[in-house]
Amino acid sequence: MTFETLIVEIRGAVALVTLNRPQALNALNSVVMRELSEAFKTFDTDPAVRAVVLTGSEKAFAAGADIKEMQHVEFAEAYSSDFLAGWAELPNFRKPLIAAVSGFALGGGCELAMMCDFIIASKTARFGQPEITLGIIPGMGGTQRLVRAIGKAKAMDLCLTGRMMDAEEAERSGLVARVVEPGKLIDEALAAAERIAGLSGPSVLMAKEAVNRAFELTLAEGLRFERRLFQALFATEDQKEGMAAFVEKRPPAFKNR
Ligand SMILES: CC(C)=CC(=O)SCCNC(=O)CCNC(=O)[C@H](O)C(C)(C)COP(=O)(O)OP(=O)(O)OC[C@H]1O[C@@H](n2cnc3c(N)ncnc32)[C@H](O)[C@@H]1OP(=O)(O)O
Repeated sequence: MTFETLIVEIRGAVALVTLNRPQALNALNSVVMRELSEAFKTFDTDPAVRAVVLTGSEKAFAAGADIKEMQHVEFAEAYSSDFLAGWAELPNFRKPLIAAVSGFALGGGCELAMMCDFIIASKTARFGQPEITLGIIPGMGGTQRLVRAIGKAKAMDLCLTGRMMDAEEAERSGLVARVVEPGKLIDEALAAAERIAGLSGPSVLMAKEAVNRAFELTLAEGLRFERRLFQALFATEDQKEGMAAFVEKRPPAFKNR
């Protein structure tokens, strides 16, 4: 796969996708959106890809939507083209997706990281929703996902002041799953992705689907949904293998069926 704004490397069962617009701190323009969408569609149908890591550069995961591309957009055009709607496809990606964030993850960059299943951050990471300083508001999910991730008080603070928070505050707030030393970011994210890739495929997909449903369903509906998926997994060979391996004190050999 060759792209203008992304580098895709396949490392065993894991695809490492690196945003590659260093001159603009990985600002997210329409080309990045189209290419990410294309790459993720390919991964979704490729059984060899079992998890994905999305990262940027040391200085910036992504410094937001491309301000230079957006600067002259008019309302009629934004509305009729449903501007930014293309980004809504990424959260539909079914396989595990880890954001490895170093440096700035601002505006659309923070929103892109939040579309991933979890975020591993370097100590240098800085998160924020500075759109308010440009006379706009977040438009790729910031006002919604940030509230769910870190609660109303902190989300309001970030969205209304446009200030940045460092990796430590982001981890304390629940936005980030782990913070690692700068030089270890990619290794740590790849190790997590490889670990997931080695587990039973159906249970991994169902775990992701069930956790994501927590954002949409009532507790009673969510619990019922979880239970149905849990019960369905007893129809898989991997459930038999996983439990037999535990009892026989050996590592499981999952077949993803
Ligand atoms: C999703 C929606 C609805 C909205 C958004 O995301 S709006 C964008 C939100 N993000 C921001 O407001 C951040 C903008 N960037 C900055 O504030 C700074 O670049 C910085 C604090 C991240 C880093 O500052 P630094 O002084 O280290 O670097 P710069 O010289 O400012 O940037 C280097 C180079 O990158 C270009 N750049 C940076 N961010 C963007 C962006 N979001 N869109 C387009 N271009 C961006 C910057 O202009 C500069 O390039 P030039 O030297 O060619 O101007």
